[in-house]
Amino acid sequence: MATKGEVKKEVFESEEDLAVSLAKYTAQLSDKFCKERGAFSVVLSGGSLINSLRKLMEPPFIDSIEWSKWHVFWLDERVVPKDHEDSNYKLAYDGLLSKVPILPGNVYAINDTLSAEAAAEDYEARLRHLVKINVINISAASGFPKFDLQLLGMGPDGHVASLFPGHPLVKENEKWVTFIKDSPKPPPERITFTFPVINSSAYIALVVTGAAEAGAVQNALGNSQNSEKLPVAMVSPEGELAWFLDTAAASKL
Ligand SMILES: O=C1O[C@H](COP(=O)(O)O)[C@@H](O)[C@H](O)[C@H]1O
Repeated sequence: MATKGEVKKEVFESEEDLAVSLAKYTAQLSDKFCKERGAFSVVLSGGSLINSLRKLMEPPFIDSIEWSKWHVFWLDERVVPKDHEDSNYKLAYDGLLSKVPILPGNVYAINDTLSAEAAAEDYEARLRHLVKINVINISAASGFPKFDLQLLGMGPDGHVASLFPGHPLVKENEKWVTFIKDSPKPPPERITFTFPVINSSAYIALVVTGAAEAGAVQNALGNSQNSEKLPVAMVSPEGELAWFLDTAAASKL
């Protein structure tokens, strides 16, 4: 187990090297949790993260990972049908989940027939049930669900999940899952994990590539002049936080 609150940072010369290292990290944690508790609860973001996970579909990872023990969740989802091009589920299904032997019953997509508010309530209720039957751990410290691994991306404005800079949702501290109807990034209606759930995680990988993200990375990790703490700078899990950066994203550190 990682030391409580440990922060690791690695900067890669190429996105290719980053993707290999991210696959190794994910596979090692999968192995650890499958051995320890017979299940691996893993949470996906949308966006460029899915492409950065592509090495999982190649040897040696594709053959060594115990895919049948994976339980897959989403940090955030857009309120669109599952086959819509904006759907984070579709992105992950097309780019990863349809190409590995994960059990369909272990893939927990957001209900796309509900309103944003109802979909958030429904997802939280499903998480509460999965905590009861020990598919997801609970944090003794916070009382919020403690996922084994959350894989976070970040937007150039420093948003993570669908928690945007300056938006009141970043302060939500009771709900597990909430909704937004005025997302500054389209589409406007989304549901998202809250910070207490993100920060109760056992492990978080924060994957950031590209020069457009360098300012927000500096806000979180460097000597930024900007006094406003961006959402990415509020990521602080109970367990380990591992940054996976490319040289462009790390250029202001
Ligand atoms: O809208 C979203 O954006 C972020 C960042 O996406 P990226 O394409 O800039 O990597 C993503 O992490 C989140 O899940 C998604 O809904």
